[in-house]
Amino acid sequence: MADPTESPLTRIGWHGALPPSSDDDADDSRIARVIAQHRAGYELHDGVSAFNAQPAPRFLKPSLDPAERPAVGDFVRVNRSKPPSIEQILPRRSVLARAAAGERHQRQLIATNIDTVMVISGLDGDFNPARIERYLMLIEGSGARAVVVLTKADTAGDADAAMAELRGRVPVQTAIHAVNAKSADSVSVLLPLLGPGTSTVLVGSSGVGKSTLTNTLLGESRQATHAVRETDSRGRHTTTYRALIQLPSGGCLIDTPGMREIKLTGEESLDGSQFGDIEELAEDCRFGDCSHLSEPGCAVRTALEDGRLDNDRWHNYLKLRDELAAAADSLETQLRRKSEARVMTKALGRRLDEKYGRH
Ligand SMILES: Nc1nc2c(ncn2[C@@H]2O[C@H](COP(=O)(O)OP(=O)(O)OP(=O)(O)O)[C@@H](O)[C@H]2O)c(=O)[nH]1
Ligand SMILES: [Zn+2]
Repeated sequence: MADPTESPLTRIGWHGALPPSSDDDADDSRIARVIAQHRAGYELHDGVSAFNAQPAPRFLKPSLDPAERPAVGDFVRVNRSKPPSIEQILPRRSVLARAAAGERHQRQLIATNIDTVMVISGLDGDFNPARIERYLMLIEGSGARAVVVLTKADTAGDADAAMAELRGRVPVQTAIHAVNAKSADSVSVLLPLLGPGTSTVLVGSSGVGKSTLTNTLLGESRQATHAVRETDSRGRHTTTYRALIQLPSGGCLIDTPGMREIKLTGEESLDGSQFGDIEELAEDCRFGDCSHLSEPGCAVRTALEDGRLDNDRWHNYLKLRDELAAAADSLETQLRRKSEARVMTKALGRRLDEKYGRH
């Protein structure tokens, strides 16, 4: 149970010292966390209750980088006007982002101030190490820690083999846990990550057990802390959208629909990623621009031939590299278009200045 003496903010994932209150009128503002974003505004939680708020007008300027707008997970300063207005975004300790869907290339924030992202994958037919690697790549550099949770360990044929395969592909510091998401005993290995003041996001395809794991973590207090699942008229369990779920272990889960589809932004680097060793290997190729296809003295081909480099892993690397190149291309096009637009605006401004004098 959460310690009753702890600050309500701790219960919504705040940790560390409280920031000094705003300069003007300290009594007139308070801190809350963005738990959902709707078309009509934001839903906030102050550790005691949820309420709706509007962003201050400056957040609505079309020219503002979307990353500078309030996002799910943000701690914000809110004034007490009616309706309350978000005045300031407090510094973010982590930022999860992905390429925005659609043609215009922009980074879209998925969630901020997340400590741990649990990448969930079933040890059954869904088991897909390449997908896990892509999630890890998205998380890398976000400031959040990634942990792999393999569910359905109780029904899987060969959990050990799957674990071993994955172990060989992900960075050594990434913890991998195989669990039965239905068993409180089994998922207790995750509790040290879910203590007071922590924020965790669960990601993974449909059916891997995110809701099951959430319910097991909620345990007895499920009813008191809002059931995550409700039974619909046909007696089936359906997932009800809850943006911030407070756990008995003191931490909270942030449930955001945005994490399901993965798209790379083009800003990721393969250096130092889980493919860092391949990048290092390529540095030993005789030619700096080696395509690793047929050049003599290719360190990558040598490693593939003598088995030091796994063939599947190599193909995953190539796939990821292509995707990254495509994303980087579209990012560059986007940036170029933007700077051309700026140059044109400037030129137009100059022409107007010449015609009508400076204004
Ligand atoms: N035996 C066993 N079954 C599991 C485990 N985890 C999940 N399941 C079952 O797998 C099915 C799908 O689990 P869910 O928790 O609904 O999956 P989800 O990730 O929340 O799926 P979405 O809500 O569609 O995103 C359910 O029937 C669960 O009971 C596990 O560790 N062991
Ligand atoms: Zn080469």
